[in-house]
Amino acid sequence: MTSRKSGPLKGVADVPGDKSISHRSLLLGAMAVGETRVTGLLEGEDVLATAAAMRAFGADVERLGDGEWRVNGVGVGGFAEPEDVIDCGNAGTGVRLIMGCMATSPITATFTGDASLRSRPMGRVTDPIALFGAQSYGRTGGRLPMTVVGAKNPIPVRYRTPMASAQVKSAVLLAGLNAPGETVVIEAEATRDHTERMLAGFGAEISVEDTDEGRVITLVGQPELKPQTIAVPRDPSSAAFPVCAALIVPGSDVLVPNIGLNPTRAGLFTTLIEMGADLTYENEREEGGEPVADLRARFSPDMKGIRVPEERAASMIDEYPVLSVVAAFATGKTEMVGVHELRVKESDRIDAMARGLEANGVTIEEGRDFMTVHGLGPDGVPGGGTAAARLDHRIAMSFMVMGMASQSPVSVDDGQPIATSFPIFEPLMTGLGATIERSTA
Ligand SMILES: O=C(O)C1=C[C@@H](OP(=O)(O)O)[C@@H](O)[C@H](O)C1
Ligand SMILES: C=C(OP(=O)(O)O)C(=O)O
Repeated sequence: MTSRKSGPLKGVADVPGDKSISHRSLLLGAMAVGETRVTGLLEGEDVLATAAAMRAFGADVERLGDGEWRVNGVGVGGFAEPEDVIDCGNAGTGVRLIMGCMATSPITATFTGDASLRSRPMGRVTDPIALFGAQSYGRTGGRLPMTVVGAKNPIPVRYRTPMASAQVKSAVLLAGLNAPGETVVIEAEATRDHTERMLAGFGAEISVEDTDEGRVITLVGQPELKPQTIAVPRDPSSAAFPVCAALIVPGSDVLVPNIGLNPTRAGLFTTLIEMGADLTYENEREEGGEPVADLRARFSPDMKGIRVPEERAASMIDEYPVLSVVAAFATGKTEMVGVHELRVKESDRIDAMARGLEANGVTIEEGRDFMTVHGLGPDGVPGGGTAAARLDHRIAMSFMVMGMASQSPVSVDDGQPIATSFPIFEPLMTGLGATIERSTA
């Protein structure tokens, strides 16, 4: 896939539904008693794999129309044993949260995924679910394929997450659903809180307290979850791509409506505004208990590099790849610190961005926990290189954004991973005026 210098990007970018909330809508719907209705579900490969998994565990999951789904749940503790291996594709969120969901039921399930997912660490979930009484048997290093034997007589746990991870926090809370008594999760830094909000929405008794040791989340086990009607907000992590493209392509003015701006997700936009981006929130409102706004992004030739505060990392963890592209078009250095979690995403995102930026004439310094991009200004990025996508949608989309404003075209070796989270990326961007080509070789 190749993108080249594009005319001004103009118009309205209707990005798909939020991936995190889409996964959780299917999981919680499958554990409720009765029919949950979902609109605006992201129909990307990651979420479709979760829908198939919920069917395999016995829920009745049906697509009614575009983004419109129905889930008839089996109740907390009601999962059936799947007859075959559960293939979660590329989805870390999918596999880790599903492991949590089944860990406290007396069933056994075997999980696998694509080459990217099979390389990612699962110990961060199998360690805490072992405390409930679940056993797991994976490949060396806690890698998939992996078999999880759910606890027959689960006991509730009190668990402090050793890394800032909403997936780990969520897996523990979901496992806690079928344990008697109170399960407590403590996180030192706040990560995305969709699981907490949605569990409360489904009728679970859950409380969150900010204390000196961090956020303390207490869930009372074995509730009956009540089915819900869920309108999934649009994904800020997908909105990041048309927003960032508009900031770096001369003459652009793009509106990205109805974006969920939960503070645990919106760190990128704060960062861009601090860099001097012409990015505004219009029509700010609340929908389904979440802050929502229309984002308006215009070409911003005067952006300056900044040091992104470490404590903001969790709220923009998936957005560092595209931020590193914007940073190349700013002047001065952009320092991204406290970002070691990027090394265990779909790819090692620090290495993937560093190598791809270098191939396109941008200087980057990196270490275990940081990356620094040396900006070349609004028309100083050479481009002309090919980046390896490494089965990572965000890497592929980030380099496509880069090519829209660099002097020479930018290619990625594989555009396929984009379908995991943003299947309409290409028509959406070309509809705004971007030039993206696919080679058929
Ligand atoms: O809980 C979630 O929905 C997610 C949590 C984050 O992962 P970590 O928990 O590994 O940080 C994020 O990177 C991922 O895209 C979605
Ligand atoms: C890290 C991501 O997803 P996951 O962990 O679900 O594969 C992502 O979407 O950027």
